[in-house]
Amino acid sequence: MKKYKLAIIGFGNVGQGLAKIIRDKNELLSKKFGIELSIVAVCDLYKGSIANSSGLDPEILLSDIEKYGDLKSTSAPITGWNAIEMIDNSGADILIELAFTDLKTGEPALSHVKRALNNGMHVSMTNKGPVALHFPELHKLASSKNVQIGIEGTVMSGTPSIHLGKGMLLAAGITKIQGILNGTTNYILGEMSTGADYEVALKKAQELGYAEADPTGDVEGHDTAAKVVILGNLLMDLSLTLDDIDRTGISHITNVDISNATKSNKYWKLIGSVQKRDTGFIASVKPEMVSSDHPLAFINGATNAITYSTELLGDITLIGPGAGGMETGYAVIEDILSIHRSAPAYREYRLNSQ
Ligand SMILES: NC(=O)c1ccc[n+]([C@@H]2O[C@H](COP(=O)([O-])OP(=O)(O)OC[C@H]3O[C@@H](n4cnc5c(N)ncnc54)[C@H](O)[C@@H]3O)[C@@H](O)[C@H]2O)c1
Ligand SMILES: N[C@@H](CCO)C(=O)O
Repeated sequence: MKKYKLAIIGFGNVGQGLAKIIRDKNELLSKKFGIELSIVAVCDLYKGSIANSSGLDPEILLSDIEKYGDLKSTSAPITGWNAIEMIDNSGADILIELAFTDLKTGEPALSHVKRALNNGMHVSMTNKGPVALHFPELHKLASSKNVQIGIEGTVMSGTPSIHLGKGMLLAAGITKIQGILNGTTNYILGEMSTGADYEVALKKAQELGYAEADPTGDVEGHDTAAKVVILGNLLMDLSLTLDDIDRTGISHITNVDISNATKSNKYWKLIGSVQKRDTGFIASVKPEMVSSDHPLAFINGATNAITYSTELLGDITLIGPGAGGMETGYAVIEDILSIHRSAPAYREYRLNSQ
């Protein structure tokens, strides 16, 4: 049995979703993969910071959050570490970076991730900032330290868009990627089509844990643009920056626009896309009206869909959750499984269990 000690930065929707999965699925993970996940430290800017090298009980973390809204009275041998102190001292094998996304600087997540990699820790992050802005540098650092960076949760939450694209489709030659890549805006557009006001729909998306801490990132298309950058760079060998994306959000779309579309059997969708051209690429995020026979017409709520156009296989479409605490927490599990599978101990375990 391989035990992985996890240190978590940010205990919001995703952190709590991950804790629920660890609470409920550790036995299954140990049976199927020979791993045990132990949360040894949690550091949250507002909810408090606690650590225990023997492991923190996820059930207690969750019930304290439920009861008190924070971890400030949770009993633990160590309290009060800031993020860097936690990375340096917790003895964790994997840093889980789940703090707010900042698409201007990537900070403070960028510094957290660099510190962990420099300390020889693996990293799994759902935080899009460092990946959209600095992935090549982080990848190089991770390689030099012989550790891995998992980023599955940065695009389509736990729907394995990155693992599929990087793992299986790269050799098929991806020439275009297009899809609905933001749960919040798809949810809002769907609610508006049933008559809800924009503000009410946005508030519900926030309550459901889909929206960014600052939802401007969602509704103005910055979040989708970041995902287009991540996909284009990782899966199509491009060197995109956020400025390369021709971006329009959905905040100008009114209920009248939506009902006019519905009358002609059409649906508004925020679509992100990147396509290779002979002379470079074309990349955009914009709301489009799609007709009822379009494959994306009935992708509703926080569900997302992505189509990879490839040279060898034609189009491959993946549909699944695009946001949500548990759904994104599962992306971290996928990253950990990927880290585990690349370790020599896993190959031994597979051989012995055959
Ligand atoms: N919620 C989703 O559906 C989803 C999906 C994919 C990716 N993400 C990304 O995952 C990350 C977490 O999302 P979330 O929904 O849990 O957000 P959230 O706002 O619910 O929680 C983030 C937590 O991080 C804490 N935090 C912020 N800055 C910190 C710092 N410097 N040090 C320690 N703690 C800090 C906050 O106090 C907060 O509790 C974000 O970067 C988001 O963009 C979220
Ligand atoms: N705010 C994002 C979270 C997932 O990246 C969304 O709504 O899609």
